[in-house]
Formats: sequence, structure tokens, C-alpha cells
Amino acid sequence: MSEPDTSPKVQTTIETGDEEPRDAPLNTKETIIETRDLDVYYGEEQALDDVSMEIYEHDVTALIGPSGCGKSTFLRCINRMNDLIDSCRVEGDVEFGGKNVYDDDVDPVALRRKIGIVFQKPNPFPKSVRENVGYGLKIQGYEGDVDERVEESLKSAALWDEVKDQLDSSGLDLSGGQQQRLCIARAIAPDPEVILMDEPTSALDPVAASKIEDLIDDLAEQYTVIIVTHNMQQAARISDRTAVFLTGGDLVEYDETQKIFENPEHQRVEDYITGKFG
Ligand SMILES: Nc1ncnc2c1ncn2[C@@H]1O[C@H](COP(=O)(O)OP(=O)(O)OP(=O)(O)O)[C@@H](O)[C@H]1O
Repeated sequence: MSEPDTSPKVQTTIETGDEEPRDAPLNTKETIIETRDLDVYYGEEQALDDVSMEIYEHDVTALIGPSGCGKSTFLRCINRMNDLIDSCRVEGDVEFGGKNVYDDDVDPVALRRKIGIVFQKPNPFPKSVRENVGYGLKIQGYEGDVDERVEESLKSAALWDEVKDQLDSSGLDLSGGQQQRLCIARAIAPDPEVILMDEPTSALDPVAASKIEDLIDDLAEQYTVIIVTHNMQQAARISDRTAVFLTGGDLVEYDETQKIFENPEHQRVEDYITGKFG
């Protein structure tokens, strides 16, 4: 696997029409998450094999690879969502801000406020728009003004203008794309540092998906975004770095997105990207 290179920030455009490079040069970014020798098993089956990788603050990092190669497993290790799967066993380190998230003194619920997650299928609670965003804050005993935070979160999720007059209507009455942005607002509300996204646009129509892509670009100004996607054009359009996992839970290559898509080091990665398999 290659180390992140120190060349000046390059534009991450690959046949996408995206014309604006991100502001910060990649080589000035700090590590926010680091995995070391990460192995994950479900019972006897190994899903991730010795994955060591650094994720950088304010990057959009795309995880790509064929079905079953361990992308979602990797994502779920970062905020310990895998704790909820009985057969799952994690070995190795996952550091967030220099602290192993699997240490005994880490509270996974508090961790998930700092590292939020958005799933493939929008999953709002059967509650009002306002409660979808504010409910978690109330549970955690948020001391600020909940309504203000709800508004800020909905604005950050590019949903406020569409829902500001229906805050007390059910979140389930929104369109699929709006529901997904509502889930993003819910993840934003506790003021996370990282947002994990597991194929967040694959259940949406192209217009709704495109809105989420634009939003991800904006979110990276404030947060670090790690996204699993099956859509290679999407990875190319929206990410700064791309990690390619292949069969057996192997992280085969991880580099700046442009390098991965234009000049990968590994033949297997090139074959995957050019559609020869997967
Ligand atoms: N809850 C689970 N219980 C048992 N095995 C699981 C579980 N979740 C995933 N696995 C297995 O772990 C391996 C990696 O799965 P994972 O979902 O992480 O891959 P993926 O790359 O995200 O796949 P996809 O692109 O299809 O979503 C697969 O072999 C899968 O069958």
C-alpha cells in the first residue's frame, strides 16, 4: 500500500466536470483516524485482513471494491457499530484522535456522536422532522437551545429551506432524498467530527443523489467524510482519496483519487476500475 504522497493538491476531476479543487492542499491535512493491523472476523470468517490506513481531516475518503470485500465492515469498525453484531470480533487498533476506540474506557454511544453514520436506505424515526434531528440531543441532555441546533443542522444538511414550514410533520412524509438529508442532519446535530456514509445515494434517484453529492462536498469543509460507494464515477467526482478493497478484506491500494483512477500501482486495481472484474 502506498503512503500518502506529499505532492501539491491536485484536482480530483476524472471525467466528471467537477471544476473546483478543494481548498486545502492534501499534504497539509492531519490524520484523524488511523487503523493498524485491523483484522475483523464474523465467527470463523475473516472480513478484513490486516488493514492499516490513515484517514485525513476534512478529506472525503471513498472506500470502493467488489461486493463482500469488507467496505461496510471497515466503516462500521470506526464507530464501533460492529459491536452490535454478536459474531463480530475485531483485532488491531482503530485510533480516533490518537485514542484506540476499542479501549475499555471508550463509551461507544459517545463515540457515535463524534463519528456519525448515514446508511444506504434513509431511516428517519417515525417522528416529526424536528424530533428526528433534536431527539438525540434531548436524550444526551444537550444544554444549548435544541430548536436552534435543529435549524443549524437542517441548514448544514441543505434541507432547511424545504422543511422550515413543516417541522412538525412526520419525517416519513418527506421524499427519499429529503429523508436522506434529514438523516444527515440527525448525524450532524451532536456536532460530530466524522460522518460515515454507507452507499448514501444508492437508493435515490439521480437528482436526489446529485444533491447529496453536492452536500458531501460542502460537509467536508467542516467534517471528515468517509463514504462507501459502488459507483466509481461518484468516488471519482467527490473524493480526495480512494481506498480500494479487494476480495478477502484486503486493502490493496489507497492514494489520492486521481492517482487511483488514472495511474494505479496494482494491476488488480486497474482491472477492477476498468470493469474487468467486480
Ligand atoms: N452481520 C454479518 N454476519 C456475518 N457475516 C457478515 C456480516 N456482515 C458482513 N459479513 C460478511 O463479511 C464480509 C464483508 O462484508 P461487508 O458487508 O463488509 O462487505 P462490503 O464490501 O461492504 O459488501 P457490499 O458492497 O456488498 O455491501 C462478507 O463476506 C459478508 O458476508
